[in-house]
Amino acid sequence: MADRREKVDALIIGFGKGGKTLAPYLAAQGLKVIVVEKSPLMYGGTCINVGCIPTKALAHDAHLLSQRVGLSMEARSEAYAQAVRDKNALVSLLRAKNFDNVNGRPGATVLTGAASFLNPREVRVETEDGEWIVEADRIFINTGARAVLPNLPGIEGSRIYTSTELLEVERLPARLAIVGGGYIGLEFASIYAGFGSEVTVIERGTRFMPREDPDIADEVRKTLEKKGIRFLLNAGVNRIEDGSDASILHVSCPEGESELAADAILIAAGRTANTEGLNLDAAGVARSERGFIQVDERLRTNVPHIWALGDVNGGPQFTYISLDDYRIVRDALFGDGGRSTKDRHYVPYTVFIDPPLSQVGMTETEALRAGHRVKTAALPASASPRARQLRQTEGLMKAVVDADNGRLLGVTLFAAESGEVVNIVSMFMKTGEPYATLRDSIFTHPSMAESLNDLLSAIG
Ligand SMILES: Cc1cc2nc3c(=O)[nH]c(=O)nc-3n(C[C@H](O)[C@H](O)[C@H](O)COP(=O)(O)OP(=O)(O)OC[C@H]3O[C@@H](n4cnc5c(N)ncnc54)[C@H](O)[C@@H]3O)c2cc1C
Ligand SMILES: NC(=O)c1ccc[n+]([C@@H]2O[C@H](COP(=O)([O-])OP(=O)(O)OC[C@H]3O[C@@H](n4cnc5c(N)ncnc54)[C@H](O)[C@@H]3O)[C@@H](O)[C@H]2O)c1
Repeated sequence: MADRREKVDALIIGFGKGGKTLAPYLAAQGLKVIVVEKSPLMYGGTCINVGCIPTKALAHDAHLLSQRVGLSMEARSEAYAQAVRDKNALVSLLRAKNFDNVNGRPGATVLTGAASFLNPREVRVETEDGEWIVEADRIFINTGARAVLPNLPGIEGSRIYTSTELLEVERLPARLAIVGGGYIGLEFASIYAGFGSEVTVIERGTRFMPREDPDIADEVRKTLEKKGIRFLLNAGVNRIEDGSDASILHVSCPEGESELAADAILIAAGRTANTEGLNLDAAGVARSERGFIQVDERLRTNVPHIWALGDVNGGPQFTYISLDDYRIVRDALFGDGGRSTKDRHYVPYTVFIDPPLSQVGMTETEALRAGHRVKTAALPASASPRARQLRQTEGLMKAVVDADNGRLLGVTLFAAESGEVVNIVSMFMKTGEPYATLRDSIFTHPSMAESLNDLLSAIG
């Protein structure tokens, strides 16, 4: 027998970006809403607690520290510990605000406990105070994703961390090995090298940053290597041994077998859907072969009153995509239902290494593959007065234009403040205007945005 039963209009499972934005909106429409979050340390979801915000806070501090020369390892370790404490304070503040932003709304309640389906309309929630059964007219699954741990001997060792776990460690590892050279692997490599760790990235792929054009990938690799980061490509970890002073990774790569000693090992080998424990079979909700919840372009599952938002639905794993999932659902429920995942054009991304790498549209390789005749231009970041003033002269910017109609096909910015500038380019590309309009736009000075004038002038 459940300790408590509740009937609501909308049940949101998981406190992700889409769900936490949807909850107050639904409540404002007069609906009774419950948001279920399994951990009190995760109010607000991955992004603010263990994802974007804490990593970018550390990246900022690492960048400032990397500009100071001659610091001892002791001073660097102390600066790192302080940065972790500052990050924790920021996260606590945001977590409390996120909780209040839902629970403080009339009509919306946060329930803390793990949710699992009993049937398509009812969900059981195990809370500290007992079991709840929540019956809902509409259910929105927003449970996010978690790190994949490769199945290799020694993976349960004492110095092995996921990104979430490493973010809690206040002691700077002198030697950090990172398994996986994707977003998380590269961002953590940049952060920890900035604080002073000796970092090695072990990536099984044969190419460094395979999605980027070779000239950009080479520039990123050269820049990160200059910061002391070592990359082993086409490499695999066969096993990990837990020694008394360090862990030993047994690595094979084309150069042969080698042993690598590390004080911490970050596993950053991709993230998979959090569906375990949801008992989706009881609701009849279908999953893809990769284990993500299957949805249509309006994010409805095969069960008409159940939707899935955010990482759990197998879309791109970005906070701003989860937020856009919310817009699609809002539009389906209260608008004309026109908005869908097919409307996503020129979605930018930023990898927050130092300097950040941002991209929107097509790379040159993609444009050629798609059959475009292209004109390209590249400009070193050092050409920008703002980059010089920021003392961030590393990097390369590149634009790809359609030679036949003058449209901008894509821009890659490996440069300071590119996480901001790329959004201007994305907005511009949506207008469909010829590249010359952006080339001749008036931008403030000194700014990184004005580099777009020079970059595009190099096209002609
Ligand atoms: C280290 C790291 C850095 C990142 N950096 C960036 C970045 O800079 N920019 C960016 O855009 N994206 C970044 N991301 C990705 C981004 O964090 C995610 O794409 C985003 O948070 C997706 O959120 P979501 O809406 O899918 O759900 P989440 O925010 O993941 O929330 C899901 C919630 O559901 C809860 N939950 C799970 N199962 C249950 C259950 N059975 N019952 C109840 N609750 C449950 C979880 O505890 C969690 O709080 C990063 C991710 C990581 C890991
Ligand atoms: N700045 C951002 O927007 C940001 C930052 C961090 C994370 N994220 C999101 O989180 C997601 C997950 O990040 P991630 O870095 O874990 O995944 P990822 O898919 O970006 O990269 C995983 C990498 O690990 C490699 N790999 C897998 N198994 C391996 C093994 N056994 N040995 C060696 N290499 C192995 C893969 O080849 C791949 O390059 C990203 O896809 C991204 O969407 C976004």
